[in-house]
Amino acid sequence: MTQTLTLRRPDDWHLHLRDENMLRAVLPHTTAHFARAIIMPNLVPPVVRGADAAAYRDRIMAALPEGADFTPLMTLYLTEDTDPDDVAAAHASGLITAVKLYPAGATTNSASGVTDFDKVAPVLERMAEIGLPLCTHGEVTDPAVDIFDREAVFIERVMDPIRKRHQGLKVVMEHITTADAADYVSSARENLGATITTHHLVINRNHILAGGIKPHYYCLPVAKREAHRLALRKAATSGDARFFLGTDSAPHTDANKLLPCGCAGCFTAPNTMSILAEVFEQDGALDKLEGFASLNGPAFYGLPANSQTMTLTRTPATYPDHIDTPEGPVTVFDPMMPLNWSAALD
Ligand SMILES: NC(=O)N[C@@H](CC(=O)O)C(=O)O
Ligand SMILES: [Zn+2]
Ligand SMILES: [Zn+2]
Repeated sequence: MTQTLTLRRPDDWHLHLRDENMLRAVLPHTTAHFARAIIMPNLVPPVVRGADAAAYRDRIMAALPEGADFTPLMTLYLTEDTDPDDVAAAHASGLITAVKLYPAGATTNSASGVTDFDKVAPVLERMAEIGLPLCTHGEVTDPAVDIFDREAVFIERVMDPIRKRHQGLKVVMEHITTADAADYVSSARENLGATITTHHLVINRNHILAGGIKPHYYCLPVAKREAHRLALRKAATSGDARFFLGTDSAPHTDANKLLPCGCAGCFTAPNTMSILAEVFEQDGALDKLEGFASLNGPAFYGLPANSQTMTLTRTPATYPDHIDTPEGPVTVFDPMMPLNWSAALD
């Protein structure tokens, strides 16, 4: 039985760090393992212009724990008023790594997102020209579409038309939750990748709804039926380079999770690597973990893999059930299984 596994240091291609007190509380949990992360721009107000991203990057750098070696990869939040020249300048200076598309109203802090996709065509065209990737929250918000179908309908109504109109545009379908999305990504010839979260490899919709409602398993896109979870496991553990880790670690205080209208998001930064080791081992694919967590993401974004390494050791992992923040406790994702692998940087 394998006892240790050494891999290139992983990166997180979809992460919420928030700001101020919450930023300072959650950041060390990411920097303990991950070298880089794509930083989501859905702050209040959102990170829309290059200048906003520069200021947010400075706040993240100022919040780094002492000695931490971590590079935040900044993104801009796409609005119908986004200026293509501002985006191009932020890209040219090396400030941003991607632009994020939120359909208006689809998820946490997405009110400034896009309603009329024609209005963002000039920005997308410029991004295709300069090779700047688009990251998407792939759900339609049409109230007539069932919440469990919103990702599949997004592919048909939004994703496929955008990719046909902007042929050279690199797109990442973020936090995919369906076999439909995994198949769509697998069938694309080029310029399409997908991130998969830790929690969507572990939970299906029963975990949220059966035997009492479990707000800590509620996130968006909402977890789907078991067949979809299995399709995601297959994609993640397949070794297919188009699939890579984006934890979507999304901290909300327990008070905000447990409201009558509670927030969406699972906080997985502290135990993601141990959970992934467990998942990949269960599926007989420990040898594919490095590709998923450390190699496929940089390859998609055209960045080098990290030179530092991490070693996973077959030792029961310990992690807190919550972290304390000045805003209140934040519950850590409970994978409902013992974690037999501990992770540490070499
Ligand atoms: N995933 C979530 O459920 N929540 C994210 C937003 C997002 O990634 O859609 C958040 O910012 O809390
Ligand atoms: Zn999202
Ligand atoms: Zn997210």
